[in-house]
Amino acid sequence: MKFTHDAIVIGGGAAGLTAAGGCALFGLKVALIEGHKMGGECLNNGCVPSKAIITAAKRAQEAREEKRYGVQLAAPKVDWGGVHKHIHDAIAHIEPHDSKETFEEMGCEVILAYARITGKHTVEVGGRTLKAPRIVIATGSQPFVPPIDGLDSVPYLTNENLFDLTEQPQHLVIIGGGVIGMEMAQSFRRLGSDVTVIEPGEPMARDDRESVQVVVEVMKEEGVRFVTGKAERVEGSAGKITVHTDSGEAISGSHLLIAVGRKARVSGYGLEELGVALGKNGIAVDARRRTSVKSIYAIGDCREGPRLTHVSGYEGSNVALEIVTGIPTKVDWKALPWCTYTEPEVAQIGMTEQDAKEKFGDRITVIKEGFDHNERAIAEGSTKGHLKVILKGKKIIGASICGKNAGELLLPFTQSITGKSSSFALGSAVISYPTRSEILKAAAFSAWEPTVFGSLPKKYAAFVAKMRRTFN
Ligand SMILES: Cc1cc2nc3c(=O)[nH]c(=O)nc-3n(C[C@H](O)[C@H](O)[C@H](O)COP(=O)(O)OP(=O)(O)OC[C@H]3O[C@@H](n4cnc5c(N)ncnc54)[C@H](O)[C@@H]3O)c2cc1C
Ligand SMILES: NC(=O)c1ccc[n+]([C@@H]2O[C@H](COP(=O)([O-])OP(=O)(O)OC[C@H]3O[C@@H](n4cnc5c(N)ncnc54)[C@H](O)[C@@H]3O)[C@@H](O)[C@H]2O)c1
Repeated sequence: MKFTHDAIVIGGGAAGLTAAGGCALFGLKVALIEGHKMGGECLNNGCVPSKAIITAAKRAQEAREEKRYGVQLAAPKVDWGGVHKHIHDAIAHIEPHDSKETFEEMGCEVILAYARITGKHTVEVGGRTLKAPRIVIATGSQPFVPPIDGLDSVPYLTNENLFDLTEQPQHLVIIGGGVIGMEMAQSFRRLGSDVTVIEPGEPMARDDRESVQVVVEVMKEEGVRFVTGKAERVEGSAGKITVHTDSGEAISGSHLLIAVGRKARVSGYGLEELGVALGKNGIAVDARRRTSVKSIYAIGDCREGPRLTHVSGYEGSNVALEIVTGIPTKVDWKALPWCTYTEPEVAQIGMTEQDAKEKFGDRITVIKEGFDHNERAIAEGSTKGHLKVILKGKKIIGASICGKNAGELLLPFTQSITGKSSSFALGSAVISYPTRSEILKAAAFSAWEPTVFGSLPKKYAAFVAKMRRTFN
């Protein structure tokens, strides 16, 4: 087969950008295909706008505590147009990092069109047929819209249109008390909307229960209403929408946000026709992120597994390394960090106490320290929360942190759980996104960049690429 490229990457979000950029920096001929917006979910409808609104909400909340530390602030006045502008300025500021031009400079051929996989090595895009020994699918996910009676006849928001609101909701009803539900509930409440969260189970079910309890209490004190129940039926029209739950409650609000999880993007671009195996919610993959068709990888939100920006980046670099070197790389979730950016933040790495108890029973020890004994926290008057370290023997297997900037405290645990602390390990560590701690990784990676992408590795990559083109 005559190949046009060494690798074809479909999707220009965190996963696809990392995979394509990685391969191109080693000198491979790469096609990077994006059908909608470069940067994908994180930049355009996810992490960036959500963290921007969280910041505006924090500012409002600070001003609400008008007399603090002996300093008086005026009560907050929220200008929704200004909040909207702040969100979109943040997106615009970061956009160039993910742009077509940036990835062309790295050496990718960037094609802005929808792709279709038509064979084990073949992709059709914009009237062209591309062929490569390896294809990487990084097509992401979209909001899951549940089959709730009446939902198709009322206007509703998801993360895809939430950040375009040009008017502040008077009362935002949120279906789903997961990560999006909780971050957005606190933000909109702090900015002045009434907010009700409808959740049938535990909010933020994947996280440490004690940490979540602290946040729920804070949010209740701030005026967020929590309703336990499953949304079953919806009625109304723009401005007055009522949600009926299986617990018999009827909650009316001006706006409705659906935040009940994600649906992997797996249809409409050739997977079914090629017979790529699917799991319950995403493309089925092995630890190397190979699909059932071994020349095709699937990484990030489109496959089964955790859905986070730093996970997409980690899988993107793993797959790039495997394609470039020919050496298998496997994902390892032992030290997977994540953080929910409520205030206080809820950060996690490795196993939670619940998970560890389920797996190891009473062989684990949990050490808990409260921020009420931490002198920096006391001086700042911000002592809510705690650190829990989960040990098996003397080995740390997890940590849960609830408190101010908790997400920034995870990095030392990455090092203790993996047992790796060299400059190279720091440069390739999986760090929760978005945190300031990422700057440490960036600096360590910069130190290694000239070596990793130096002439010798490039010669080796060219040799492996030639072998693949010849023997695939
Ligand atoms: C509101 C919200 C807040 C979030 N906050 C955080 C956070 O704080 N931290 C965190 O770690 N994660 C967060 N996430 C999750 C994070 O955004 C995702 O895990 C991440 O963006 C997934 O990246 P991806 O590259 O796998 O997919 P995507 O970013 O979805 O990229 C996939 C791309 O593929 C393109 N595509 C699809 N099909 C085709 C095709 N056939 N041809 C060409 N292109 C195609 C799409 O247009 C898209 O641009 C958040 C998510 C949401 C919704
Ligand atoms: N800080 C971060 O890292 C961050 C922030 C936002 C989103 N994300 C990612 O985005 C993804 C999606 O987040 P999400 O909050 O949509 O999903 P989620 O899986 O975190 O939570 C969904 C919630 O909806 C509830 N639910 C389901 N059906 C319901 C119904 N009919 N009525 C009421 N509640 C119902 C579930 O019980 C669950 O608690 C997550 O995978 C997360 O990783 C990450």
